[in-house]
Amino acid sequence: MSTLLEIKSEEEWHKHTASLPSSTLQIISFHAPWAAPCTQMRTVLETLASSYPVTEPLSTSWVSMNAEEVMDVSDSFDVTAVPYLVLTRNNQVLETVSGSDATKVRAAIEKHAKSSGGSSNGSTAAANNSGSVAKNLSSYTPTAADPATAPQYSSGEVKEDKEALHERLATLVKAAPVMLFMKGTPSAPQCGFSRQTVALLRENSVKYGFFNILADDDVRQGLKEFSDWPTFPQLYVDGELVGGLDIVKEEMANDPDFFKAYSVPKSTPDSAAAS
Ligand SMILES: N[C@@H](CCC(=O)N[C@@H](CS)C(=O)NCC(=O)O)C(=O)O
Ligand code: FES
Repeated sequence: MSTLLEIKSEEEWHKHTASLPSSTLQIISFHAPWAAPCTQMRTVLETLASSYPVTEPLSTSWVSMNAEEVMDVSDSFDVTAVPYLVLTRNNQVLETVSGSDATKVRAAIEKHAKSSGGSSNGSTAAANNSGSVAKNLSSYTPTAADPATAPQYSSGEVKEDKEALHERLATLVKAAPVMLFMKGTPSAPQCGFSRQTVALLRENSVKYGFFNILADDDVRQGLKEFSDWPTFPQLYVDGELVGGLDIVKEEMANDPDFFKAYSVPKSTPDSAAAS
């Protein structure tokens, strides 16, 4: 069974890549040392890796890297959000998956592991291995603990639940003129992106409400669809999505008075909203 290798430096990364046949499907995961989704991504990849056989020459390689520890590598793959998965073969990026959605991650890996025989360079090693990989995949039985197959809703309930949730979200994004949906709370952010956003708002004395999405998975998943924005933090002004940390930074760089209407000089900015 294959295992997930943690790579700690650029040097280690280059050594590892150089040691692989170019036909190897490389599964490269970028993470940050903060909380939940990256931990989930690790579990998903470890489970998947263990279902792939180790072949000679290697048909798959599984590595994980702290995006901040290997800046040159993450820059070379344009990693702007984590968790972030990159699949490569023959030095070409085949597909990327942003976020820790287990179903998407698994589908992408299975697709490219299966297609190895048909790769355009026609490497015989890859072609020979694809049979065993495919066979192993079809015999892979996910367990209940596998997040990819964990049941979510019974189908009849879905629509009504969704409508009710959307109503709740529509109210929630307007709970305060400036609303921050974040991981953790302003005094204890659970992720660097949320921490940076809180710091920015604080520096600008913005008065805002917040919602800890780690405390409510319906809001966490629902808001991604509701606002068509896949990550957190999410900042809303007057019920309208501004964006995540990058966008907020950009807006402030373009217009230093962006939050002026919402700032209260010298008082504490945080005000908790519903949870
Ligand atoms: N570049 C993004 C960074 C935010 C990001 O990548 N968030 C990730 C990791 S904290 C996320 O929310 N993933 C989905 C999830 O955790 O549900 C921004 O500007 O806000
Ligand atoms: S980057 Fe992994 S939790 Fe935010």
